[in-house]
Amino acid sequence: MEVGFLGLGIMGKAMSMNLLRHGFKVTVWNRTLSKCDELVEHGASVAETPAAVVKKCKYTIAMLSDPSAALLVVFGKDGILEQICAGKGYVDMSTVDADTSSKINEAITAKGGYFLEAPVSGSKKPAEDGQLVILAAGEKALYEEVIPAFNVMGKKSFYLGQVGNGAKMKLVVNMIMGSMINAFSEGLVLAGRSGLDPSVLLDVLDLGGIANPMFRMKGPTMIQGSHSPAFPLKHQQKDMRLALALGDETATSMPVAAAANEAFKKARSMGLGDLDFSAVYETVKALEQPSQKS
Ligand SMILES: NC(=O)C1=CN([C@@H]2O[C@H](COP(=O)(O)OP(=O)(O)OC[C@H]3O[C@@H](n4cnc5c(N)ncnc54)[C@H](OP(=O)(O)O)[C@@H]3O)[C@@H](O)[C@H]2O)C=CC1
Ligand SMILES: O=CC(=O)O
Repeated sequence: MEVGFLGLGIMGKAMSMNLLRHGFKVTVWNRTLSKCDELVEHGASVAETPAAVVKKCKYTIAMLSDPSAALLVVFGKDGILEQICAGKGYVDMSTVDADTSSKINEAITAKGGYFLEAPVSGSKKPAEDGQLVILAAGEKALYEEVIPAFNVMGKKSFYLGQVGNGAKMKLVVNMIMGSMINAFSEGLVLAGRSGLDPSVLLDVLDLGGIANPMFRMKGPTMIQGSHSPAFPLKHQQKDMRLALALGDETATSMPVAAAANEAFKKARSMGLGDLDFSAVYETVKALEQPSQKS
């Protein structure tokens, strides 16, 4: 099967590498073209524009940073719309909002193409291991045609119906995750300032009802103050912002998520946006410790 792949960031690189490893013919494009070199060493071809990828491939997958990048790659000069036509499918796996996905869907279907949104749950390591959870919605026929690629990139694919449902599901999941990492950060700092060993807190958490892979994976490196990016904090804050907008649309009160979003914004203002989202821990640590006397 031949596929195009747009966007070779942390996720796109790992996902397209998996496709190559499993025998797919892959044509890649990335805004910063030099990032294609490593994929070429593993057998990929390169195209100079998103339009050139679509011209060559029946199916094109995108994994881009945010709604503005997703829209630019479709509607911009040398974008998807210049070559999409009947018989070609476009699968956007970026995390965006439902409105962005709907705009892309309308434009692509107006040209006779097929569209599927398919954001993923799972970070750098699950992407490298082909263990993502894929949240697809849109054209069912396209979903069925690209299942072989999904099976290589992920451990489970959900088909969620109409365009927008995949984006919404992803935002709900990441709203919960962003809130959790904030509570976890506060717990680690609270333990330390209360004279407890935060590593022992990790062991206690891991044996109880709120044990989870995120605490297990991030806890030890957070305690060390190491936040090498797997899921960049700037993207987590984008997801909180989009989830809060979904909350506005549906009149859903989300005070916990709103507070978590403020912490991520603060982290960005501290220059931590390109670090892992676990760096929100540094915002809690940075807050002045109240005087023991007061
Ligand atoms: N990292 C993670 O753990 C996960 C991320 N996601 C989501 O997946 C998407 C990608 O994430 P990730 O790989 O981590 O992000 P990165 O920041 O590592 O990569 C972003 C990609 O988008 C490209 N890009 C950014 N702006 C533009 C633009 N204006 N035009 C064209 N291309 C652009 C970048 O190109 P360039 O190289 O030129 O900068 C790069 O290829 C995001 O939506 C994120 O929320 C979902 C699940 C997990
Ligand atoms: O979007 C991030 C993730 O870990 O999932």
